[in-house]
Amino acid sequence: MIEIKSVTKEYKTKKGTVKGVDNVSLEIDQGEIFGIVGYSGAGKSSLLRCINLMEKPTSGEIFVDGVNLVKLNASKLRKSRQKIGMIFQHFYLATSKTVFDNVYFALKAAGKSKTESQKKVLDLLELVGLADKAQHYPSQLSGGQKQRVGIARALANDPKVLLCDEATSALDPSTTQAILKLLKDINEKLGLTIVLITHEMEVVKEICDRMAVMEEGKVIELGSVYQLFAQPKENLTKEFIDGVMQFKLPQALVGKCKGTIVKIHFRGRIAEESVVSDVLKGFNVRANILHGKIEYIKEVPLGVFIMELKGTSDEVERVLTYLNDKAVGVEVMTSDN
Ligand SMILES: Nc1ncnc2c1ncn2[C@@H]1O[C@H](COP(=O)(O)OP(=O)(O)OP(=O)(O)O)[C@@H](O)[C@H]1O
Repeated sequence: MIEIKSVTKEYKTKKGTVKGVDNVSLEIDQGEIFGIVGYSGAGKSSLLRCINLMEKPTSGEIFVDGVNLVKLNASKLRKSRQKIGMIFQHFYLATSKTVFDNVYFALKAAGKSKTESQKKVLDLLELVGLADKAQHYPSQLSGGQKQRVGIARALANDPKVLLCDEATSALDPSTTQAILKLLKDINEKLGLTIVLITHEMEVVKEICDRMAVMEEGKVIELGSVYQLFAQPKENLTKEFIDGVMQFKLPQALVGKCKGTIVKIHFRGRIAEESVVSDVLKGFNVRANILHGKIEYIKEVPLGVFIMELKGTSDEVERVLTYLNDKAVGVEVMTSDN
Protein backbone atom coordinates (compact mmCIF):
# COMPACT_ATOMS: atom_id res chain seq x y z
CA MET A 1 0.00 0.00 0.00
CA ILE A 2 2.85 2.39 0.86
CA GLU A 3 6.30 2.18 -0.64
CA ILE A 4 9.00 4.54 0.54
CA LYS A 5 11.96 4.32 -1.80
CA SER A 6 15.35 5.77 -0.82
CA VAL A 7 13.76 8.85 0.74
CA THR A 8 15.96 11.62 2.07
CA LYS A 9 14.62 14.84 3.56
CA GLU A 10 17.06 17.66 4.16
CA TYR A 11 16.34 20.97 5.89
CA LYS A 12 18.39 24.06 5.17
CA THR A 13 19.08 25.91 8.40
CA LYS A 14 21.32 28.85 9.32
CA LYS A 15 23.81 26.36 10.72
CA GLY A 16 23.82 24.26 7.56
CA THR A 17 21.91 21.31 6.17
CA VAL A 18 20.13 18.95 8.57
CA LYS A 19 19.12 15.47 7.40
CA GLY A 20 15.72 14.74 8.93
CA VAL A 21 15.38 11.49 6.96
CA ASP A 22 18.43 9.74 5.59
CA ASN A 23 17.91 7.33 2.69
CA VAL A 24 14.96 5.38 4.11
CA SER A 25 13.26 2.56 2.19
CA LEU A 26 10.19 0.83 3.65
CA GLU A 27 7.17 -1.08 2.44
CA ILE A 28 3.94 -1.02 4.42
CA ASP A 29 1.27 -3.54 3.50
CA GLN A 30 -2.43 -2.96 2.93
CA GLY A 31 -4.36 -3.28 6.21
CA GLU A 32 -1.24 -3.24 8.36
CA ILE A 33 -0.76 -1.17 11.52
CA PHE A 34 2.82 0.00 11.32
CA GLY A 35 4.64 1.81 14.13
CA ILE A 36 7.68 4.06 13.83
CA VAL A 37 9.54 4.68 17.08
CA GLY A 38 12.59 6.67 18.02
CA TYR A 39 13.73 9.40 20.35
CA SER A 40 13.01 13.05 19.74
CA GLY A 41 14.84 14.25 16.63
CA ALA A 42 15.18 10.74 15.14
CA GLY A 43 13.20 11.78 12.06
CA LYS A 44 9.82 10.14 12.73
CA SER A 45 7.69 13.22 11.97
CA SER A 46 9.76 14.09 8.92
CA LEU A 47 9.29 10.58 7.51
CA LEU A 48 5.57 10.47 8.32
CA ARG A 49 5.03 13.86 6.69
CA CYS A 50 6.91 12.70 3.59
CA ILE A 51 4.26 9.98 3.12
CA ASN A 52 1.54 12.53 2.29
CA LEU A 53 4.05 15.05 0.96
CA MET A 54 3.35 17.56 3.73
CA GLU A 55 7.15 17.49 3.54
CA LYS A 56 8.47 17.07 0.02
CA PRO A 57 11.36 14.59 0.04
CA THR A 58 14.66 16.06 -1.12
CA SER A 59 15.16 12.81 -3.02
CA GLY A 60 13.47 9.45 -3.32
CA GLU A 61 9.97 8.31 -4.17
CA ILE A 62 6.72 7.73 -2.27
CA PHE A 63 4.15 5.34 -3.71
CA VAL A 64 0.71 5.22 -2.10
CA ASP A 65 -1.73 2.73 -3.59
CA GLY A 66 0.52 2.43 -6.64
CA VAL A 67 0.78 6.17 -7.33
CA ASN A 68 4.13 7.95 -7.12
CA LEU A 69 3.16 11.11 -5.20
CA VAL A 70 6.47 12.81 -5.85
CA LYS A 71 5.72 12.96 -9.58
CA LEU A 72 2.20 14.46 -9.32
CA ASN A 73 1.27 18.06 -10.13
CA ALA A 74 -0.52 20.11 -7.44
CA SER A 75 -4.10 19.24 -8.46
CA LYS A 76 -3.44 15.50 -8.85
CA LEU A 77 -1.59 15.51 -5.54
CA ARG A 78 -4.59 17.17 -3.84
CA LYS A 79 -6.80 14.37 -5.19
CA SER A 80 -4.38 11.61 -4.17
CA ARG A 81 -4.03 13.09 -0.68
CA GLN A 82 -7.72 12.37 -0.10
CA LYS A 83 -6.65 8.73 0.16
CA ILE A 84 -4.47 9.67 3.12
CA GLY A 85 -6.05 10.87 6.37
CA MET A 86 -4.00 12.26 9.23
CA ILE A 87 -4.47 12.83 12.95
CA PHE A 88 -2.27 14.85 15.27
CA GLN A 89 -1.17 15.00 18.89
CA HIS A 90 -2.86 18.39 19.39
CA PHE A 91 -5.94 17.55 17.27
CA TYR A 92 -5.98 20.87 15.31
CA LEU A 93 -9.77 21.28 15.44
CA ALA A 94 -11.45 24.54 14.40
CA THR A 95 -12.51 25.91 17.80
CA SER A 96 -15.27 28.12 16.37
CA LYS A 97 -16.95 25.18 14.60
CA THR A 98 -19.14 22.49 16.15
CA VAL A 99 -18.09 18.85 16.10
CA PHE A 100 -20.45 18.32 13.15
CA ASP A 101 -18.99 21.24 11.20
CA ASN A 102 -15.40 20.21 11.87
CA VAL A 103 -16.07 16.94 10.06
CA TYR A 104 -18.46 18.47 7.49
CA PHE A 105 -15.77 20.97 6.48
CA ALA A 106 -13.46 18.17 5.32
CA LEU A 107 -16.19 16.83 3.01
CA LYS A 108 -17.12 20.26 1.72
CA ALA A 109 -13.47 20.97 0.94
CA ALA A 110 -13.42 17.79 -1.15
CA GLY A 111 -16.46 19.00 -3.12
CA LYS A 112 -19.05 16.48 -1.83
CA SER A 113 -22.78 17.34 -2.06
CA LYS A 114 -24.61 18.73 0.98
CA THR A 115 -27.05 15.82 1.49
CA GLU A 116 -24.38 13.19 0.97
CA SER A 117 -22.03 15.03 3.33
CA GLN A 118 -24.57 15.49 6.13
CA LYS A 119 -25.36 11.78 6.21
CA LYS A 120 -21.67 10.91 6.05
CA VAL A 121 -20.85 13.17 9.03
CA LEU A 122 -23.54 11.50 11.15
CA ASP A 123 -22.26 8.03 10.16
CA LEU A 124 -18.70 9.00 11.06
CA LEU A 125 -19.70 10.49 14.41
CA GLU A 126 -21.56 7.25 15.13
CA LEU A 127 -18.45 5.26 14.18
CA VAL A 128 -16.22 7.18 16.60
CA GLY A 129 -18.81 7.16 19.39
CA LEU A 130 -19.68 10.86 19.31
CA ALA A 131 -23.20 10.81 17.82
CA ASP A 132 -24.55 12.72 20.85
CA LYS A 133 -21.89 15.46 20.65
CA ALA A 134 -22.55 16.72 17.11
CA GLN A 135 -23.57 20.21 18.24
CA HIS A 136 -20.87 20.58 20.92
CA TYR A 137 -17.82 22.80 20.43
CA PRO A 138 -14.27 21.46 20.88
CA SER A 139 -13.88 23.41 24.15
CA GLN A 140 -16.72 21.32 25.62
CA LEU A 141 -14.91 18.04 24.86
CA SER A 142 -12.28 15.97 26.68
CA GLY A 143 -8.94 15.23 25.00
CA GLY A 144 -10.10 11.76 24.00
CA GLN A 145 -13.31 13.15 22.50
CA LYS A 146 -11.33 15.77 20.57
CA GLN A 147 -9.14 13.02 19.13
CA ARG A 148 -12.31 11.11 18.14
CA VAL A 149 -13.40 14.21 16.17
CA GLY A 150 -9.92 14.27 14.61
CA ILE A 151 -10.35 10.64 13.59
CA ALA A 152 -13.85 11.24 12.14
CA ARG A 153 -12.51 14.21 10.16
CA ALA A 154 -9.53 12.16 8.91
CA LEU A 155 -11.91 9.43 7.71
CA ALA A 156 -14.28 11.84 5.95
CA ASN A 157 -13.03 11.12 2.44
CA ASP A 158 -12.75 7.35 2.84
CA PRO A 159 -8.96 7.27 2.96
CA LYS A 160 -7.02 4.06 2.47
CA VAL A 161 -4.24 5.19 4.78
CA LEU A 162 -4.35 6.90 8.16
CA LEU A 163 -1.21 8.65 9.42
CA CYS A 164 -1.08 9.18 13.18
CA ASP A 165 1.39 11.76 14.48
CA GLU A 166 1.82 11.02 18.22
CA ALA A 167 -1.97 10.71 18.32
CA THR A 168 -2.18 9.54 21.93
CA SER A 169 0.76 11.42 23.43
CA ALA A 170 -1.43 14.15 24.94
CA LEU A 171 -3.88 11.67 26.47
CA ASP A 172 -4.00 9.90 29.83
CA PRO A 173 -3.40 6.11 29.89
CA SER A 174 -7.05 5.01 29.94
CA THR A 175 -8.05 7.46 27.18
CA THR A 176 -5.01 6.25 25.20
CA GLN A 177 -6.32 2.69 25.50
CA ALA A 178 -9.77 3.76 24.28
CA ILE A 179 -8.35 5.62 21.27
CA LEU A 180 -6.06 2.70 20.39
CA LYS A 181 -9.06 0.38 20.54
CA LEU A 182 -10.96 2.70 18.21
CA LEU A 183 -8.03 2.76 15.76
CA LYS A 184 -7.86 -1.05 15.86
CA ASP A 185 -11.64 -1.31 15.26
CA ILE A 186 -11.42 1.06 12.31
CA ASN A 187 -8.44 -0.85 10.92
CA GLU A 188 -10.45 -4.08 11.05
CA LYS A 189 -13.81 -2.66 9.93
CA LEU A 190 -12.52 -0.52 7.07
CA GLY A 191 -9.32 -2.40 6.16
CA LEU A 192 -7.47 0.88 6.69
CA THR A 193 -3.66 0.90 6.63
CA ILE A 194 -2.41 2.79 9.69
CA VAL A 195 1.06 4.28 10.14
CA LEU A 196 1.76 5.75 13.55
CA ILE A 197 4.74 7.47 15.06
CA THR A 198 5.25 7.42 18.77
CA HIS A 199 7.88 7.42 21.48
CA GLU A 200 5.63 5.19 23.60
CA MET A 201 6.44 1.50 23.15
CA GLU A 202 3.20 0.62 24.98
CA VAL A 203 1.32 1.98 21.97
CA VAL A 204 3.32 -0.14 19.56
CA LYS A 205 2.96 -3.22 21.75
CA GLU A 206 -0.79 -2.68 21.95
CA ILE A 207 -1.77 -2.37 18.30
CA CYS A 208 1.05 -2.53 15.79
CA ASP A 209 1.79 -5.50 13.55
CA ARG A 210 5.27 -4.34 12.53
CA MET A 211 7.56 -1.58 13.64
CA ALA A 212 10.62 0.37 12.56
CA VAL A 213 13.12 1.95 14.93
CA MET A 214 14.67 5.23 13.78
CA GLU A 215 17.87 6.95 14.80
CA GLU A 216 19.53 9.95 13.15
CA GLY A 217 17.16 9.85 10.21
CA LYS A 218 17.76 6.17 9.43
CA VAL A 219 15.71 3.05 10.05
CA ILE A 220 18.08 0.95 12.17
CA GLU A 221 15.79 -2.02 12.87
CA LEU A 222 12.61 -3.33 11.30
CA GLY A 223 10.41 -6.35 11.93
CA SER A 224 7.26 -7.73 13.49
CA VAL A 225 6.53 -6.27 16.90
CA TYR A 226 6.80 -9.71 18.47
CA GLN A 227 10.13 -10.41 16.79
CA LEU A 228 11.62 -7.11 17.93
CA PHE A 229 10.30 -7.51 21.47
CA ALA A 230 11.59 -11.09 21.69
CA GLN A 231 14.95 -10.61 19.97
CA PRO A 232 15.94 -6.98 19.56
CA LYS A 233 19.30 -6.69 17.81
CA GLU A 234 20.19 -3.02 18.12
CA ASN A 235 21.03 -1.44 21.47
CA LEU A 236 18.51 1.34 20.92
CA THR A 237 15.73 -1.19 20.28
CA LYS A 238 16.77 -3.06 23.44
CA GLU A 239 16.60 0.21 25.37
CA PHE A 240 13.05 0.87 24.17
CA ILE A 241 11.94 -2.70 24.91
CA ASP A 242 13.56 -2.73 28.36
CA GLY A 243 11.76 0.54 29.10
CA VAL A 244 8.35 -1.02 28.58
CA MET A 245 9.03 -4.60 29.64
CA GLN A 246 11.31 -3.65 32.55
CA PHE A 247 13.58 -6.62 32.07
CA LYS A 248 16.54 -4.92 33.75
CA LEU A 249 18.09 -5.98 37.03
CA PRO A 250 19.40 -3.40 39.50
CA GLN A 251 23.19 -3.20 39.05
CA ALA A 252 23.75 -3.62 42.81
CA LEU A 253 21.97 -6.98 42.70
CA VAL A 254 24.05 -8.13 39.72
CA GLY A 255 27.21 -7.25 41.69
CA LYS A 256 26.14 -9.43 44.61
CA CYS A 257 25.47 -12.56 42.54
CA LYS A 258 28.25 -15.12 42.55
CA GLY A 259 26.85 -17.56 39.99
CA THR A 260 26.10 -17.34 36.28
CA ILE A 261 23.28 -14.93 35.52
CA VAL A 262 21.22 -15.90 32.51
CA LYS A 263 18.39 -14.08 30.84
CA ILE A 264 16.00 -16.51 29.17
CA HIS A 265 13.43 -15.48 26.60
CA PHE A 266 10.47 -17.78 26.15
CA ARG A 267 8.67 -17.30 22.90
CA GLY A 268 5.21 -18.40 21.88
CA ARG A 269 3.79 -21.44 23.61
CA ILE A 270 7.16 -22.33 25.12
CA ALA A 271 6.41 -19.67 27.72
CA GLU A 272 3.64 -21.89 28.98
CA GLU A 273 5.87 -24.92 29.36
CA SER A 274 7.66 -25.86 32.53
CA VAL A 275 11.17 -25.02 31.38
CA VAL A 276 12.12 -23.25 34.58
CA SER A 277 10.92 -26.05 36.84
CA ASP A 278 12.75 -28.59 34.58
CA VAL A 279 15.96 -26.69 35.26
CA LEU A 280 15.29 -26.68 38.98
CA LYS A 281 14.50 -30.40 39.09
CA GLY A 282 16.59 -32.01 36.37
CA PHE A 283 20.07 -30.56 36.86
CA ASN A 284 22.54 -30.43 39.65
CA VAL A 285 22.47 -26.65 39.89
CA ARG A 286 20.84 -24.22 42.25
CA ALA A 287 18.73 -21.78 40.32
CA ASN A 288 17.74 -18.58 41.95
CA ILE A 289 15.06 -16.66 40.06
CA LEU A 290 15.90 -12.95 40.17
CA HIS A 291 13.23 -11.65 37.84
CA GLY A 292 10.37 -13.07 35.83
CA LYS A 293 7.62 -11.75 33.65
CA ILE A 294 5.25 -12.92 30.94
CA GLU A 295 3.83 -10.30 28.63
CA TYR A 296 1.28 -10.92 25.92
CA ILE A 297 1.86 -9.33 22.53
CA LYS A 298 -1.24 -9.79 20.42
CA GLU A 299 -2.19 -12.61 22.78
CA VAL A 300 1.06 -14.51 22.15
CA PRO A 301 3.04 -14.97 25.36
CA LEU A 302 6.55 -13.59 25.63
CA GLY A 303 8.28 -14.55 28.86
CA VAL A 304 11.55 -13.43 30.34
CA PHE A 305 13.22 -14.96 33.36
CA ILE A 306 16.52 -13.87 34.81
CA MET A 307 18.12 -16.64 36.86
CA GLU A 308 21.33 -17.08 38.77
CA LEU A 309 22.72 -20.58 38.23
CA LYS A 310 25.11 -22.01 40.79
CA GLY A 311 26.93 -25.27 40.16
CA THR A 312 30.00 -26.67 38.42
CA SER A 313 30.82 -25.08 35.12
CA ASP A 314 30.03 -28.37 33.34
CA GLU A 315 26.58 -28.55 34.89
CA VAL A 316 25.84 -24.90 34.15
CA GLU A 317 26.93 -25.56 30.56
CA ARG A 318 24.49 -28.52 30.39
CA VAL A 319 21.68 -26.25 31.58
CA LEU A 320 22.54 -23.69 28.91
CA THR A 321 22.54 -26.41 26.24
CA TYR A 322 19.18 -27.66 27.50
CA LEU A 323 17.73 -24.15 27.39
CA ASN A 324 19.07 -23.53 23.89
CA ASP A 325 17.56 -26.86 22.77
CA LYS A 326 14.19 -25.69 24.00
CA ALA A 327 14.42 -22.96 21.35
CA VAL A 328 14.39 -20.17 23.86
CA GLY A 329 16.69 -17.17 23.65
CA VAL A 330 19.45 -17.50 26.24
CA GLU A 331 21.77 -14.65 27.08
CA VAL A 332 24.54 -15.04 29.68
CA MET A 333 24.71 -11.73 31.53
CA THR A 334 27.64 -12.48 33.89
CA SER A 335 29.53 -15.55 34.84
CA ASP A 336 31.88 -16.39 37.68
CA ASN A 337 32.43 -19.91 36.40
N1 LIG B 1 11.35 22.37 9.53
C1 LIG B 1 12.56 21.99 9.95
N2 LIG B 1 13.63 22.80 9.78
C2 LIG B 1 14.87 22.43 10.18
N3 LIG B 1 15.14 21.24 10.77
C3 LIG B 1 14.11 20.41 10.97
C4 LIG B 1 12.78 20.74 10.57
N4 LIG B 1 11.97 19.70 10.90
C5 LIG B 1 12.76 18.77 11.47
N5 LIG B 1 14.04 19.19 11.50
C6 LIG B 1 15.20 18.45 12.03
O1 LIG B 1 15.17 17.14 11.48
C7 LIG B 1 15.51 16.18 12.46
C8 LIG B 1 14.37 15.19 12.62
O2 LIG B 1 13.25 15.87 13.20
P1 LIG B 1 11.81 15.20 13.38
O3 LIG B 1 10.89 16.23 13.95
O4 LIG B 1 11.43 14.55 12.13
O5 LIG B 1 12.16 14.09 14.48
P2 LIG B 1 11.13 13.32 15.42
O6 LIG B 1 11.72 11.96 15.60
O7 LIG B 1 9.76 13.39 14.87
O8 LIG B 1 11.24 14.14 16.77
P3 LIG B 1 10.04 14.74 17.67
O9 LIG B 1 9.39 13.55 18.27
O10 LIG B 1 10.76 15.60 18.65
O11 LIG B 1 9.18 15.50 16.72
C9 LIG B 1 15.85 16.96 13.73
O12 LIG B 1 17.22 17.18 13.78
C10 LIG B 1 15.10 18.27 13.54
O13 LIG B 1 15.73 19.30 14.23
